[in-house]
Amino acid sequence: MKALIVRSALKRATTPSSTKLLLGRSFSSESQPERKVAILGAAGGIGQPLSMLVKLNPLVSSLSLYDIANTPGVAADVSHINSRAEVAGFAGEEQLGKALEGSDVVIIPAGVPRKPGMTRDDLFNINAGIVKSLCIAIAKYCPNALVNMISNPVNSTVPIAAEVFKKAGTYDEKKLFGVTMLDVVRAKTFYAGKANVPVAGVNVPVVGGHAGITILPLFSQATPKANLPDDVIKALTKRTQDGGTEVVEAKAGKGSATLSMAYAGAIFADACLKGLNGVPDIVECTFVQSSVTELPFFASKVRLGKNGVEEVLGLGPLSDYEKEGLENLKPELKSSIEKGIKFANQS
Ligand SMILES: NC(=O)c1ccc[n+]([C@@H]2O[C@H](COP(=O)([O-])OP(=O)(O)OC[C@H]3O[C@@H](n4cnc5c(N)ncnc54)[C@H](O)[C@@H]3O)[C@@H](O)[C@H]2O)c1
Ligand SMILES: O=C(O)C[C@H](O)C(=O)O
Repeated sequence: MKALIVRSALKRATTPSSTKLLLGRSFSSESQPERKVAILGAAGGIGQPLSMLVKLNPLVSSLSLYDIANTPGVAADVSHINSRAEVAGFAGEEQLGKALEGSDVVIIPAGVPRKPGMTRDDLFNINAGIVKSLCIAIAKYCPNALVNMISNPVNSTVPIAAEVFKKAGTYDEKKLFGVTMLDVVRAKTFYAGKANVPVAGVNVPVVGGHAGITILPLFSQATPKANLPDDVIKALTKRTQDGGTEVVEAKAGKGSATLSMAYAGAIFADACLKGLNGVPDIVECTFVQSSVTELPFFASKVRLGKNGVEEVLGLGPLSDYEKEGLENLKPELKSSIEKGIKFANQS
């Protein structure tokens, strides 16, 4: 099948008010460097709204939409939005190289989602192979790109990607990110509700990993400060940890979070692009190679810069409840990381 290349109407950066509205941030319309973003799994539940949100980002000059099928339609549709990025759709493995070439950021929401009753680890058998083959192609066609891994189980797919890149000789720990932004988005929303403060000004770091108890929101560091009682903090922590399951159950077999994930993925990609462009003080929580704990990968606040990770920030002061949560999450996170590493090296 031939690649569908769709040129968007506007070549120069503009700042549609819808972009500000959707991403909750304002962008400069000053001339920005050329930046190519590729989305792998672009025709999926996350992929489609994520493609739209990334198309709205004026930091993006080229948007490459790849999936095993159905991307020509998504690309044609998204390309009609009057924002800067030129859109190209690619379908099928033989077009993956073209989709990836020259990418600055590759976002991966490819793979199957959960159904009620499943854990994220239940997705491993299918998604590990998908992620592995996509990462082999990334190593070949755009080894310098920042990789934003959304596919679950993130606690294992990120280590898989690292091992694939190591084998290919392209691994740079500064360029591989597990996207845990949805945990932060949820923690902010739930905290604002309980603290009765405007959500726009709320910050809550979320550390650890991206599954159940490995998701550790640090409400003791939430701002603005609100002296919430212990039982409320415990309930907020549990709701953040179970946020994905809440959506899976509500969707009743029709998949997991897609719209909130697309929003979170777009925010995180925007942070990566700003870092690449040299915007100072871009700090977000993400699952990266880390020495913050004894585990080789861990989510914490990370300063993003021109080469990806500029600095992995420490955890800061923890409450006793958070210290206990930190110790409790380590065995599960360790075993998910090891499972990913083992898979990548034996298959
Ligand atoms: N990190 C997070 O916070 C987070 C949040 C929500 C969902 N997820 C995960 O994201 C993944 C995608 O979820 P979804 O709801 O979009 O699923 P979906 O089934 O709606 O879409 C997945 C897409 O991936 C495509 N795909 C499958 N194999 C592929 C391959 N080899 N190359 C390219 N594309 C391929 C499919 O064709 C499909 O279009 C799931 O693993 C889900 O668990 C992660
Ligand atoms: O819960 C899921 O399976 C999807 C995702 O990881 C989420 O947190 O919503």
